[in-house]
Amino acid sequence: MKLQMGAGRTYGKPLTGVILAGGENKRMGGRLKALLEWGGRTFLELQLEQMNQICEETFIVTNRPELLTKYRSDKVRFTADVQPGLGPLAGMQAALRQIGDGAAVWLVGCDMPFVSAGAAAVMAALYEEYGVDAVIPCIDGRLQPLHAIYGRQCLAAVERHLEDGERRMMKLLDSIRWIAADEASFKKSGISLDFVQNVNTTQQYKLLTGGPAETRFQRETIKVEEAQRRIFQHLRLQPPERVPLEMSFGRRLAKPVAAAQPVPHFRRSGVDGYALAAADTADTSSGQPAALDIVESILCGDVPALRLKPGQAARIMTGAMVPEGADAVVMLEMTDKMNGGGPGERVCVKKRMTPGENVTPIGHEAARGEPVLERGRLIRAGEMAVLAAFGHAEAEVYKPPRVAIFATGSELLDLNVPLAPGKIRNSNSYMLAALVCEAGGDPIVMPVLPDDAAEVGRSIEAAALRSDMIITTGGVSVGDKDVLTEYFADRPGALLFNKVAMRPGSPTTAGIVSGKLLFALSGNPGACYVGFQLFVKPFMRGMLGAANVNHPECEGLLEGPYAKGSAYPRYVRGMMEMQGERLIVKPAGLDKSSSMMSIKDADCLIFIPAGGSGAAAGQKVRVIRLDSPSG
Ligand SMILES: Nc1nc2c(c(=O)[nH]1)N[C@H]1C(S)=C(S)[C@@H](COP(=O)(O)OP(=O)(O)OC[C@H]3O[C@@H](n4cnc5c(N)ncnc54)[C@H](O)[C@@H]3O)O[C@H]1N2
Ligand code: MOO
Ligand SMILES: [Mg+2]
Repeated sequence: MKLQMGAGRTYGKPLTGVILAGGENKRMGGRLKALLEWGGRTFLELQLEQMNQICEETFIVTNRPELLTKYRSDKVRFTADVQPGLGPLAGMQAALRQIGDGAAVWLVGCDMPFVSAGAAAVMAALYEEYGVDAVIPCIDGRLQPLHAIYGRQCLAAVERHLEDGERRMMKLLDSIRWIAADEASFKKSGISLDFVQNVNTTQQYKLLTGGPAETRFQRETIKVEEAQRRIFQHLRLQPPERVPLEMSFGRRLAKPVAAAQPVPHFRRSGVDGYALAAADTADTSSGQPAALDIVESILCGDVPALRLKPGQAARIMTGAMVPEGADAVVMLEMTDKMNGGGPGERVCVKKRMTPGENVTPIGHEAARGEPVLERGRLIRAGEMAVLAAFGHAEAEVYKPPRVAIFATGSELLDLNVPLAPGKIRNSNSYMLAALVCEAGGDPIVMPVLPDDAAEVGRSIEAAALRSDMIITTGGVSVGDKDVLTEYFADRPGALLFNKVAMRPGSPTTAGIVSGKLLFALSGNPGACYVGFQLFVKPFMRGMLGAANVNHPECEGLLEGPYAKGSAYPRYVRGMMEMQGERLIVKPAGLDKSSSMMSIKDADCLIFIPAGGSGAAAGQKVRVIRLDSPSG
């Protein structure tokens, strides 16, 4: 069976990774292919980095585990061919025997340095959607069974083939139900097709490593929405924690909250007055008051002792429980006993009452069990009141992501150092720290990194182990000391994107470092700010469970012309002002990528579509609001 299908949903179950690292490597002069290097790292390292992104566990199938011990970890295990020397099918047999019924593997050959977690995720989604035994990529008209998804149910066929002496992977496809994932299904998800590239011969290896290509200039420009989609593929929710309610302001709920009791949970008086039966006032007017016997006085917090009989009333305070037999409360001002009338006395009521008047019925605001706060909701004043009303002394909220912030650049001075020619002070780190706080994270401002790619690499990799996310600024363009560009040039598999169709911030870069998202924002302060708002902020909202990760948007009218055209859409730091019914927007100040002063005045980003002439005065524009109470 063979279908050409597009990508569907993402795979709901964890995959097991399998790297076939056996084989004799005759054509590589006996070198272990898994240990060949690309960009300073072994193929195995590059592969495990991808596998760790989507696999709970990865098996390396090898008969020489002693050569690979340094790759062993709690997520990486070894297994050996049952019968060595029978090729990939035997390796597959060994791996499938390790996993449980219903599970599936992402199986790759060890000679593919660019295996892709993104491609595997696309295939895993198809695997689940179509309920097949396997999903095989078909690239350039060739099936690639050694970068494919296989279900455990393939084991029987694999074993039958091996018993019959059949070692060809392609032959296996005759006995299982599979579909092909075509080029379009990967392209649609922005996945480069080089994941199937493999190295069989010394010649091919030389070609692969022969001279560093000038990748810094060869960038794939993607749309803002596509960049957001790529980073969101790596979204993981923060773990929950419990905090005292009074400490929960600004946090996001990790659990929905339902009404523990109806609100109100007893019939409540809305005024200070007398509870009575409306029927007793049927003929009443100011000239003809009704005289009722006062039987008790009910204060807030009291439970009425008596059920009112016809002709009776009870003095009652705002918020107190309305007694049985009463269906209305008349305000003190409508009676002759404004200054007190207690049991044994009579009250004259001067108003004709209607049933229900000034009585709040049970459940008027919320019924018992009614959902009142959704998961991911930002806790502010109203939410605090609700949580308190339902007896939540503690709130279950998501832990704030720890965000390591690195400024890069040898021109950057510490804040307490005198300014020197050519040098500047590092303002981005502090701006980012504030933005991270605003987004509900814990910023960790790290020491400024010099323009040294190796040192930058070491620092961000170490930080990735101790934080939930990393932000760097600077060094993402094409300059000689653009260190983040250098870092990713050596690790193409770790890169999510490095060019976005937007101004400012077109070289905004993102990638995965030790399993954590790295946002490499531009060093230009304006671009750094916009990059944060468009990518980091929504991602952080997602980590904290927010239902809506995007900034709220509205339409506004440009106050004056915006004369600067651009090949890319422009996100102008702007200010909003209501003039009558109309929302008028204008740039907050100098809007260059390198300008910093206008950031403090911006409460929105004005979207100017790409085009030669910018936008005209009075033109209707998209306004991305940054002033939202939901952070
Ligand atoms: N030949 C080209 N040059 C540039 C291009 C290009 O395509 N071709 N792109 C431009 C664009 S667009 C941008 S945006 C910037 C991106 O620059 P980088 O991210 O590489 O940043 P740096 O080169 O490190 O610094 C740029 C600028 O920002 C100042 N800076 C850096 N860090 C900080 C900080 N922490 N606080 C305050 N200011 C900072 C730095 O001193 C520079 O002035 O590249 C264009 N060039
Ligand atoms: O994309 Mo850059 O931030 O415009 O100058
Ligand atoms: Mg630069």
